[in-house]
Amino acid sequence: MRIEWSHIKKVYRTEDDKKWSSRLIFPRETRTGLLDFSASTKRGITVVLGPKGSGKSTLLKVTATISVPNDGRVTYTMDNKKVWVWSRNRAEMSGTSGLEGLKNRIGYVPQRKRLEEDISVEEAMVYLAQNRRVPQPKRRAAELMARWGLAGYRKHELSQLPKSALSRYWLAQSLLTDPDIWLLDEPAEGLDELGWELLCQELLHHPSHRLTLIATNDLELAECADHLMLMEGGSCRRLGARHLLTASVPDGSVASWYRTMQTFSGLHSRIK
Ligand SMILES: Nc1ncnc2c1ncn2[C@@H]1O[C@H](COP(=O)(O)OP(=O)(O)OP(=O)(O)O)[C@@H](O)[C@H]1O
Repeated sequence: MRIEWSHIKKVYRTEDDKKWSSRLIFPRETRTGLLDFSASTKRGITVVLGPKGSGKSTLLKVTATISVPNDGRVTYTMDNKKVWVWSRNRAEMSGTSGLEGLKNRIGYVPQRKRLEEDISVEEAMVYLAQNRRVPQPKRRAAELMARWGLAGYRKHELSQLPKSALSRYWLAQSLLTDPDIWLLDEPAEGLDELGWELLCQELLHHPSHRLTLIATNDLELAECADHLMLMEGGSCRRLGARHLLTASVPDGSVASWYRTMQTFSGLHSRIK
């Protein structure tokens, strides 16, 4: 399992800019999500670090095929040698149709976890399992609800779930297909102690077929990394095996390595 990002560009227009540009008064302004982002990663856990606004969430959304890049392509090479490509061309030709085989192999947890849906946890889990063509959907949904401490909430509407249960719901639904690609955007946000324990267990027993990307500012969570990716200004500044990168700091921790990289970055921009 391998993902390669080639020269990905993703820009956003802000709401105000949309309004003004439609009246042709001001030139259109954009915000950069990703800028010539090129990198590749393989099986195991890759933790994506970077300052606020560096493009971590954008990278996960594009990789999850939820967001269409303006330029560049994402190539997914599965263990059975099947290759999928996600790009603007691909999206314009046929949207995500024909990509169901890939989408069903991806589990995604977004940063913004609030849900307005008035269906119950159980209904949502079974619906998603059926939609993703999971064999024995009811059984799989029940298994994941039990595993993520949601059995007591199964009749609760999603919009009424307490924050901690909602964060666990997102994690549970993302694992319905036993995905090859697990994309977690700030997964620890909102988790209670039970949720944190369960997440750590899941990461500790990480299946060998899976490629996991975790975008986070939580440096305790980042210690689970096999690989580290550091983002800055929408680009990949560093990527490598965690043990090699953290060998340069005395205590070998991800937190110290990240602080060192930030200090270096600060110095570098002052020198410039
Ligand atoms: N929907 C959007 N509309 C306009 N600009 C956006 C949108 N989403 C992201 N951006 C902008 O794109 C840039 C990258 O944002 P992104 O959320 O990917 O960064 P991040 O590293 O995940 O940040 P954080 O750590 O705060 O979550 C930022 O400048 C952000 O303001």
